[in-house]
Amino acid sequence: MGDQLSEPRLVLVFSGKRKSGKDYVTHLIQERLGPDVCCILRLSGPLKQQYAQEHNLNLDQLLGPGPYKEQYRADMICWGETRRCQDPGFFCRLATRGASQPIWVVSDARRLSDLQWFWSKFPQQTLSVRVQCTEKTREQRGWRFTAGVDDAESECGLDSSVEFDWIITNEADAPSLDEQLQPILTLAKEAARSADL
Ligand SMILES: Nc1ncnc2c1ncn2[C@@H]1O[C@H](COP(=O)(O)OP(=O)(O)O)[C@@H](O)[C@H]1O
Ligand SMILES: C[C@@](O)(CCOP(=O)(O)OP(=O)(O)O)CC(=O)O
Repeated sequence: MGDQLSEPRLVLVFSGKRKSGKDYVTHLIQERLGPDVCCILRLSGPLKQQYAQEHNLNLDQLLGPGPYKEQYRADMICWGETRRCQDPGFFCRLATRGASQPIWVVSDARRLSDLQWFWSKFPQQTLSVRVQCTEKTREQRGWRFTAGVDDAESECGLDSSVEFDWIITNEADAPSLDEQLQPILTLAKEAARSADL
């Protein structure tokens, strides 16, 4: 029974390169909608939890935006890939377990199989959102190209296979995030209202 899903009204599945601002943008959405209406689900959450336990690491640090997780990223990718090969929906099921809010924001889809899982479970509700910015901006946020990470499926799996429902440009000289997010927020507020009816 633990895996039983409560049906969301809207599932916004975000993807983007590391340091594009997925966490930043999804937090902003949750702030605008409120935590009772909108939850943030991270596919990397249960992955990091299990990985930290098996390797005796600091989970809080692995979950944070600092350099700690980067030391382990390549190995976590391999570790997670073994699990996903056996069962592509493994982390999606764990990440969504117990989510009860009407709006779900999935902050870190990386592979087509992640999106396909949400499309198949919630075909009416799932919309895809890409967060993008230039490499220069990512570098200013601390990104450095790492072979085995930035050229692997974890970072490139959704580069060309998907037509996203929305693309958000998270750059200083782009329109403000509030402006770009307005259609998404409007839809989410309508979906949340319909859940109240
Ligand atoms: N629009 C923005 N304004 C200010 N800081 C930002 C913005 N977007 C991202 N950042 C910062 O850049 C860093 C990387 O963003 P993050 O959301 O963690 O990226 P990702 O989740 O895609 O790896 C974080 O420290 C975050 O606070
Ligand atoms: C092993 C990972 O789950 C690590 C993901 O960590 P984060 O989701 O924290 O990454 P960014 O936000 O892009 O910096 C990647 C994977 O391939 O599953």
